[in-house]
Amino acid sequence: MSTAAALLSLQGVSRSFGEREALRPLDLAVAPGERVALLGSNGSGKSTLLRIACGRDRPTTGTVTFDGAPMSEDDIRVRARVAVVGDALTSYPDLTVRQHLELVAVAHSVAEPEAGIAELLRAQSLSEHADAVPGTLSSGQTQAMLLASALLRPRDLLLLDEPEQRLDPRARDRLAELISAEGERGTAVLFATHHRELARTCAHRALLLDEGALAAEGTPAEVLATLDPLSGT
Ligand SMILES: Nc1ncnc2c1ncn2[C@@H]1O[C@H](COP(=O)(O)OP(=O)(O)OP(=O)(O)O)[C@@H](O)[C@H]1O
Repeated sequence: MSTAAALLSLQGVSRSFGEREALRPLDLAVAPGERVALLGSNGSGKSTLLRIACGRDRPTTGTVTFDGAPMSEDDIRVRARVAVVGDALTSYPDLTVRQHLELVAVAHSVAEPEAGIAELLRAQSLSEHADAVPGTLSSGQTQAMLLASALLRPRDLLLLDEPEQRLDPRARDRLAELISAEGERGTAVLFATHHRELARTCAHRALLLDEGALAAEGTPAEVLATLDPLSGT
């Protein structure tokens, strides 16, 4: 797609950690409503790319723009419009699931928060755990809470790092529907996944990273066809 129409644009972006080239120079543009899957084996650079894409980390070379302006996590526009489900648990241990969501609703001035929270708790099978603190949740329930937090707030760009992790098959199917619905409501979605079916069913486009380099790009079917069926990716 053309960079001009992109909401998120990475140009010549690379990231090195000392001698290690975690990400080799690549370009990526994601348009509103577009759903893009990042594939690649462990250590191929997916999380590195996502951290750079949300402004949490800076590239060694290249530029990242969000809606035409340099991407920075500290930018109030970015805070208001970019939702991230990453690998870090940003929860407060003493707040219940519901209180976490209430905090998100206040921080983002969510209209009619009670109805939105109730709906997300139901959709994420968390209603029975609304008054539980995160330390008592299973890992899948914790992941569901993180997803609910991202889906409660307004967003034009949604970045997800292996959102399927820890989810059971039913919750994973629900996640696939959620990602598809995000694109339909105009949100640009970039998600890293090890789950081929999630990429196949949800993404318009897929990128395959191999040792930090862009190894393939195309429709999910095209990219998945390049993978060794026996490989772990
Ligand atoms: N802070 C860091 N310091 C040094 N090396 C790092 C750092 N972060 C990532 N790396 C290295 O960069 C490479 C890419 O890591 P990254 O986490 O992006 O991979 P990934 O594709 O997300 O892997 P996984 O599927 O296992 O989550 C790895 O070799 C990793 O060791």
